[in-house]
Amino acid sequence: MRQMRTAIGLMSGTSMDGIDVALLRTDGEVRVVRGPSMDIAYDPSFRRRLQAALETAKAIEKREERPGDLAEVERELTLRHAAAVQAFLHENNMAPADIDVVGFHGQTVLHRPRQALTVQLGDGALLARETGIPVVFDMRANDMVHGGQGAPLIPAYHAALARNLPADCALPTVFVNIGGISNLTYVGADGRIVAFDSGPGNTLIDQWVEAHAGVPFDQGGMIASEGRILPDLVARYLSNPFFVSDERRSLDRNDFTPPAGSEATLEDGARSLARVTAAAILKSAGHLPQGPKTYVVCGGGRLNRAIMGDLAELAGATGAVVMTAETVGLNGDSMEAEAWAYLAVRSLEGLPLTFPGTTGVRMPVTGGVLSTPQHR
Ligand SMILES: Nc1ncnc2c1ncn2[C@@H]1O[C@H](COP(=O)(O)OP(=O)(O)OP(=O)(O)O)[C@@H](O)[C@H]1O
Ligand SMILES: CC(=O)N[C@H]1[C@@H]2OC[C@@H](O2)[C@@H](O)[C@@H]1O[C@H](C)C(=O)O
Repeated sequence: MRQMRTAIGLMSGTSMDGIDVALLRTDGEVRVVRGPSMDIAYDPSFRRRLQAALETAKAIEKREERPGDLAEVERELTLRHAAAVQAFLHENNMAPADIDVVGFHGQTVLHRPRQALTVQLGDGALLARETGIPVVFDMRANDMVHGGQGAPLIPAYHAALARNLPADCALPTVFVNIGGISNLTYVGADGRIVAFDSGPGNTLIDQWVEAHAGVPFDQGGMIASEGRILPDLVARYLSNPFFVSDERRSLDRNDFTPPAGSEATLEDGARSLARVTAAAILKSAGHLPQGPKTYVVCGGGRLNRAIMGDLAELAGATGAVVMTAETVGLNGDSMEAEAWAYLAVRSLEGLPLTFPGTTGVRMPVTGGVLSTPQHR
C-alpha cells in the first residue's frame, strides 16, 4: 500500500480572481482525506497586471521566454503564493515540516495546444525556498511532450472523488467545473473517464460586466436576472468550430471574446452569456460516450443563478439532474486546489497525471517538476 502524504494545493485559475489553497491527505490513488481550504483574493491592481500579462505573453514562442515585465510578474505571483501558504499554515496551526509537498499550478498566461505550447507563470524553486517545503510545479508540460493538450488535469482527481459519491448520484456522472473556462469529467458506470474543456465559463460574463458596469463579476447572477436571452447572440457563440472539432479538448482564455458593447444592454448581455455557459456545457456533453444522469457542479459559476437555472433546465430536458458539489459533500470552491495537491502526490509517486481520454495524450503519463528546498 502506498504511503499517505500531506499536501497543499495552490491554484490561480483563468478568472485571475485570487489564489485557492487546500490541504489534502492522500496516497495519490483512492485514499483521499480532504482538509481545510482558503481563498486569497488578488487586489484589483494585481489582477490588472495579470490581465496585461496575458497580452504580453502573446509574444512568447518558446515556453521559457519571459518578454516585457513577465519575469517580474512571475516573481511577484510566486511571492504571493508563498505568503498564501504561510497564511494558510498559520490559520491552521501547522508548520512547514507538517507538509510533505506543495502542488503549484501557477498562472496560465498562454495556452496553444496546437503548437504544444502552454505557459504557466510560477517559479517553483523560489516557492520551495520561500516556504521551506518541496514543490511540484509545471504539471502540464510533459503531457504536451507526449502529444496531449496539457489540459484538463483535474480529471484524475475527479476519478478518485467519484469512488465515494453518495448513492443518489447516478452514473454516468459528470463533474463540471465552471471557472473562467468550463471543463467536464465523465465517469461512466463502467469506470470509464472522459474529459475535456467544454466552453467559456465565467470569463465572458466577467469581461462583459467589468466593461459595462465596472464590477468584476455578476454576483449571484443578479445582473443577468434583469435581462433576457438574445437567441442570435447565443447561437453565434454555440456555432464556434470548437464545439464540432475533432481536436476539441482544451481552450485558451482568449479563444472566446465578449460581444461588442452595441450588441446588448448590460443585463441582456449578462443573461445571454450565462445561457452560453450553460448551453456550451450541454453541447459539449453531446460528445460523451453516454448521456450523463448527474451533473456535479463546482467552480465559481455555480454561484450564478442564471447559469445554474439554465443548466438545470437544459440538463433536465435530457433526463439528468444537476447538483452542486456541496450537495454531494464536496467543496466547489477548493476542488481545483485539492486536485493540485493530489496531482503533486501522484507526481512524487511517478503515477500518471493524464490519460488518452483526458488530454488526448498518446499514453498515460506522469508530469511535474520537483524543487526541494535545502534542509529537507
Ligand atoms: N458569488 C458569485 N456569483 C456569481 N459568480 C461568481 C461568484 N463568485 C465567483 N463567481 C465567478 O466565478 C469566477 C471564479 O471561479 P473559479 O475560482 O472557479 O475560477 P478559476 O479557478 O479562476 O478558473 P478556471 O477553473 O478556469 O481555472 C469569478 O471570476 C466569477 O465570475
Ligand atoms: C491551460 C489551463 O490553465 N487550462 C485551465 C483552464 O481553466 C479551466 C480549463 O481551462 C482547464 O483546462 C484548465 O484548468 C483545470 C483546473 C484543469 O487543468 O483541469
